[in-house]
Amino acid sequence: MTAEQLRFHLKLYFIMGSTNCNRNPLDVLKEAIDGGITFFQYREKGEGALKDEQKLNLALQLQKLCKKVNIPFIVNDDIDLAIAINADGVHIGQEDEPVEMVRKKIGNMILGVSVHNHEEAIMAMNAGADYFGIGPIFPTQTKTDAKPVQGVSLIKELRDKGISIPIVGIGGIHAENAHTVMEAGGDGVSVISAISLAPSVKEAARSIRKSVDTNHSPI
Ligand SMILES: Cc1ncsc1CCOP(=O)(O)O
Ligand SMILES: C=C1C=NC(C)=NC1=N
Ligand SMILES: [Mg+2]
Repeated sequence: MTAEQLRFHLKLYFIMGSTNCNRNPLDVLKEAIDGGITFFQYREKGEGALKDEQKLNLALQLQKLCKKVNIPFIVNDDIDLAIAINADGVHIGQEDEPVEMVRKKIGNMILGVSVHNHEEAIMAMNAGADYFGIGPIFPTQTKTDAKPVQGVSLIKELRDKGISIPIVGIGGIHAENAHTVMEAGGDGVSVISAISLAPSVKEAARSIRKSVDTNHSPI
């Protein structure tokens, strides 16, 4: 996938694991797809996260739903799982394996990296990252060990420096504030609870997608 294709797909990047919803995750993903998500990450983490067989089975079922509608299926952290099921890519943070190592293991799969400052961004880009996840943009309850809330300052800084790598913002994002990420030069938004815990998952996804499409300022 070229950077341009990736840029389009990153518009509404839904992230979910079994611990992020109080319903069947498969139903939640189906409804999110109906609502217009463009990218999906399986992130099985935190208290009560599934392991081994159960994690593998849910991953395969979620992957199947994405395949049906040609939405890229990304695995968070677990490189071996991603390779085992031939996922479309992986997402790693600063505390995971070094970017270079992961790139060697996954070949030309999509490689997303969480970055929190300029140095981390340059390092990750030089090591072969395909896109950045930057945040937390707003306060979030979903990731208990999130770094300090940083708003859109780093997104703006990287764009001002002419860095055009695809970027998604993440952290506390919903339909009312998604536009700030787009206006700062983000290519899309990553969302967990504003979709996974919404009374109507489909409506929540649809409204965020609408906001992103309205405020999309191609660089
Ligand atoms: C994984 C992650 N990384 C930074 S904030 C966050 C959690 C985002 O969850 P939510 O969209 O529910 O705030
Ligand atoms: C921490 C994260 C940051 N950004 C993205 C896209 N995914 C993550 N899991
Ligand atoms: Mg990680």
